[in-house]
Amino acid sequence: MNKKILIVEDESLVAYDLKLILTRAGYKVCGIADSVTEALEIIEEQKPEMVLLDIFLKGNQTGIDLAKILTSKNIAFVYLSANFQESILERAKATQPYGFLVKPFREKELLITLDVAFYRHQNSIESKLRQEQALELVFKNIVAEPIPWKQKLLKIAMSIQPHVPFDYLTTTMKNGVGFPGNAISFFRTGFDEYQVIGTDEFVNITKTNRDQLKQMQDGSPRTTKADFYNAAGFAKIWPEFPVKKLIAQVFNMQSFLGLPLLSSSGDVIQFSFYSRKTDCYTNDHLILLDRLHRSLLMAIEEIIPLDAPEPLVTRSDKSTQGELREKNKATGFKDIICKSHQMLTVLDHIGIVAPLDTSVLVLGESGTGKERIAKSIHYLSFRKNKPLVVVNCASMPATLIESELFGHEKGAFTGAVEKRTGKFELADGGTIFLDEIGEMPAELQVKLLRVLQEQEIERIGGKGPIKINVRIVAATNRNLEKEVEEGRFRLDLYYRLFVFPITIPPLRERKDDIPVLANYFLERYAQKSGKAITGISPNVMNQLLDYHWPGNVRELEHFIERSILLTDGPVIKDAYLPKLQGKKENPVYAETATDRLKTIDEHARDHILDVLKRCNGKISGKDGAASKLGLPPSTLHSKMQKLGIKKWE
Ligand SMILES: Nc1ncnc2c1ncn2[C@@H]1O[C@H](COP(=O)(O)OP(=O)(O)OP(=O)(O)O)[C@@H](O)[C@H]1O
Repeated sequence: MNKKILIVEDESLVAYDLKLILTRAGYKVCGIADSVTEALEIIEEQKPEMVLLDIFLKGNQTGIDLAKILTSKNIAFVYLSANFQESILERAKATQPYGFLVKPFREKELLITLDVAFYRHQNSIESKLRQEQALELVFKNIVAEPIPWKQKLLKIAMSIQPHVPFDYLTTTMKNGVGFPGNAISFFRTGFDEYQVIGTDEFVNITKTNRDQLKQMQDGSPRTTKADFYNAAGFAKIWPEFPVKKLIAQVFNMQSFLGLPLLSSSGDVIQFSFYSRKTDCYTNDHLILLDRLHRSLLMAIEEIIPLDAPEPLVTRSDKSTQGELREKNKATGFKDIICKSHQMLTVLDHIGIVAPLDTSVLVLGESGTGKERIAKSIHYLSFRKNKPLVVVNCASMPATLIESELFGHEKGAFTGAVEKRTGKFELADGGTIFLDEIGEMPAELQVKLLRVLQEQEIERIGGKGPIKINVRIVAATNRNLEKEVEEGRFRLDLYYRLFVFPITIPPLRERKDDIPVLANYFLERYAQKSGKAITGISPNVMNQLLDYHWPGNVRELEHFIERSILLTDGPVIKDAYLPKLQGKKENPVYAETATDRLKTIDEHARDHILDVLKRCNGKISGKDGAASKLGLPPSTLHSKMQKLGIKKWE
């Protein structure tokens, strides 16, 4: 059956031209609209599978407005525009289109973009369906587990985390009875680590009392509809919802998504997701939660004792957290050291994509850990017992890459004295990691596209195609969109690879990772060098936190390795870091993180807590935290007191 396409374009000549090309290529053009209103009428009547969408249209609404409606209806769309100014491009990109076409475009370009858009849409529908089905099954299994209800609730929250991210989640059990007795919260502190916060802990942390809380809660309007608020929009609702304001301020939360579930007995069970990211929540999250609504409600009703208000008040559940910590070690991310919420989100995304077998594109500056991420995708997939083959596209001369990737027959070219098996064949059944994909020569890009489309390769001088079964994980530190724009990277290949992009933030935007990474490298290189160096002084740690790390984790690793060689005592006390030249002026190093920056005290607190944890809470003695930090135990004691660290928290 011919695929149905709607053209939304206010220039009738362009629209007519498009219609001709599309009809010739076998598509069915089910209408031409020049405004959003007209487009909506045609959509209602014709149900197109794809919309070609101009941005500026007749009437008050733009193509971007229509795009949001199309997303909620799950209809794919491709933008057409004469010029993409950066601000418009940003807004258009936020609607997650399946492609962009810049006018004037060639017929071939249009058809390829459409082909890729259909492919991506189909892929995303399938992967969304698979995700939903998998989650429903997970809920059912959790309900059946012989564990206490609080732990089940936490497990449900953790299973939702990769799909609807949160740093803090409150479940309010029963409307009317109000907040203090019936809420339980989970505050994320590590990949699979959550602090369980019951009412007692909540009033302690927020320095309030139960009466005040009840008053705040009772004064807030009831919400009956799922909705989300990001950044300034979130702050705007604070006057009406003082408890949300309290949580936002105390835990530094920037976005909020509320999901009320109406139980069969008429009670409302409210899920409140909070995130430290300023623009965390989107319509996609609402759509997913809407689809999961029934199975989530059924699971919650099964596990929560709704008629028992007071026993729901919980203390931080030591055994639950202990078990979780154990599990954290077994999550498959043991080689990726991180603590920041940005990296925890990256790990969530890996958890989603690893078992799906789609191609993945890992983006990030040099040294951010792209190769590590690629490896964990392989080891968390069902291909883990098959080969992982790593190819660096930048380190090989263009003339050699083809035979390196696809192999050659004996005598295929001068110098081909032996038959050679290419990397793709070596990776059969497993994963190939194409590092620095942005450096791949244009003629090889076409061949790679064929591998992605047909799952087959051809050896140089070979007799015909050979079927292979390889998953591709690619990485680049280049801005691939710019490469496409400037004609160095194929648009069709870009879209095939862009099915699931994972972006790793630079180290300077995730300072919470610096202390944990520094301590990790310290342990590793001290052991390797045979030196008894056990700590980093607070002064050096502050300098590490302040530095902009253009070489990211690799630079930090080398810094620690070098410092170990240069240090005589048990503690690194000098930071041999390059001067921060032009830090302020250079926009590359400008602080781009949208989150509130931590104070030095907060970082010092994290660092001390991290060291205490490694020393199992021991302060004095050779293996104690004081010695690792290069401080006398009494000084550490007073620092801990000043920073409000009671013991090992
Ligand atoms: N989260 C992490 N935990 C532990 N080690 C890390 C982490 N991230 C990076 N590293 C280490 O930092 C170094 C650089 O990482 P990697 O080679 O994966 O970066 P990359 O982004 O692929 O770099 P490039 O773009 O230059 O190829 C490696 O030694 C890696 O082991």
